[in-house]
Amino acid sequence: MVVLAKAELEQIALPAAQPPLAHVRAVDLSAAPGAARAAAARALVSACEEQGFFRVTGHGVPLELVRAVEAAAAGFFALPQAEKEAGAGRPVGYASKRIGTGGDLGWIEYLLLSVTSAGALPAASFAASTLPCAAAAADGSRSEPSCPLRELLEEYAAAVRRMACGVLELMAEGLGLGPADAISRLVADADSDNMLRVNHYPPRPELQHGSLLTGFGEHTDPQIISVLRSNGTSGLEIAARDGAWASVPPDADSFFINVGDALQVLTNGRFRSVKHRVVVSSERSRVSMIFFGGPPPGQRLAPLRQLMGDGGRSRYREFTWKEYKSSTHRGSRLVDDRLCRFEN
Ligand SMILES: C=C1C[C@]23C[C@@]1(O)CC[C@H]2[C@@]12CC[C@H](O)[C@@](C)(C(=O)O1)[C@H]2[C@@H]3C(=O)O
Ligand SMILES: O=C(O)CCC(=O)C(=O)O
Ligand SMILES: [Fe+2]
Repeated sequence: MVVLAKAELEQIALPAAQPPLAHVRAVDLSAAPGAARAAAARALVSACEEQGFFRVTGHGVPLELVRAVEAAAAGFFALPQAEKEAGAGRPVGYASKRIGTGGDLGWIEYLLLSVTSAGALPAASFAASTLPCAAAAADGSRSEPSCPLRELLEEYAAAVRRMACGVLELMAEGLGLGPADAISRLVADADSDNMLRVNHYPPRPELQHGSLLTGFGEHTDPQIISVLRSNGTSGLEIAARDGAWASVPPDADSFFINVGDALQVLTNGRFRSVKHRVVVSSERSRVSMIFFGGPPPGQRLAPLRQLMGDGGRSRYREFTWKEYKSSTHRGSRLVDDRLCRFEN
């Protein structure tokens, strides 16, 4: 449940504007080695240069698994508030209406979880042991010891992390980088700082003047790559380089990929992290699941030498992921430009 006071609702109200539909490029991850794969790698690089956003088909993540996680997540969000709050925590755990520590509000409730390189959800990352069992609650029984939601999330995180690494390998190919795991290793490392977020945007409440609500305010994702999937509900919007918003057509079979700030740095600004937001306009609940692929805390980030060209100027000074992350978590607002502090 999301409960906002009248003044808070006014704070997140948006004019009822209808942005045009975004044209989102598709990249087929199952393209056969040879000419088809080379074309997919080129399409991926163009999409990252132009929009910092694309969708992947042929991704190999079983849709039955995806639908099962989504159903279990919907079951979790339908639990009584007190049970959901048993898994509450900051920044990881269950939360509603507040995003980050800078005062951002949204018409949203969510689970934010750390993920190990094997896809497991470490108990220390959130009150995992208290994550209520959605299936047990649904049939009224509290005696079921296993928690299908937790198991499903782990299976899902492992599958999506593998896919994210596949995307980063194809990207390395398209950029002409050697070795093939030049970027993916940053997400595949045992210490990589990967996260999984499950967002629930309840249907919008009756509002005066038909205004819309901010579900998740405008921001870029700080990590290398984000892999997003939603239950076929609209609401996600991306900004073009000129700042114009466009609405992403829902697609329940593909995954959407966002370029994050760290990838912008690695590519010396050739790829730009995509500004995006979620606007709640629907009569239907939106459930989205996002895997954030981040490097290990001590990883130094700077433009990859192979992408600098001879005598090229580095647009960013070197910093560690831990440094960047702590700068993003010190009361920063979603909309803030976090990379500018690291520009040369
Ligand atoms: C206001 C904030 C919330 C956020 C950390 C930040 O300081 C700026 C980026 C936000 C974001 C967006 C992507 C992910 O959802 C997230 C977990 C992340 O790493 O950066 C969130 C952070 C959050 O919700 O705490
Ligand atoms: O819920 C969504 O579709 C997007 C949310 C988002 O951008 C995020 O969690 O970083
Ligand atoms: Fe995001």
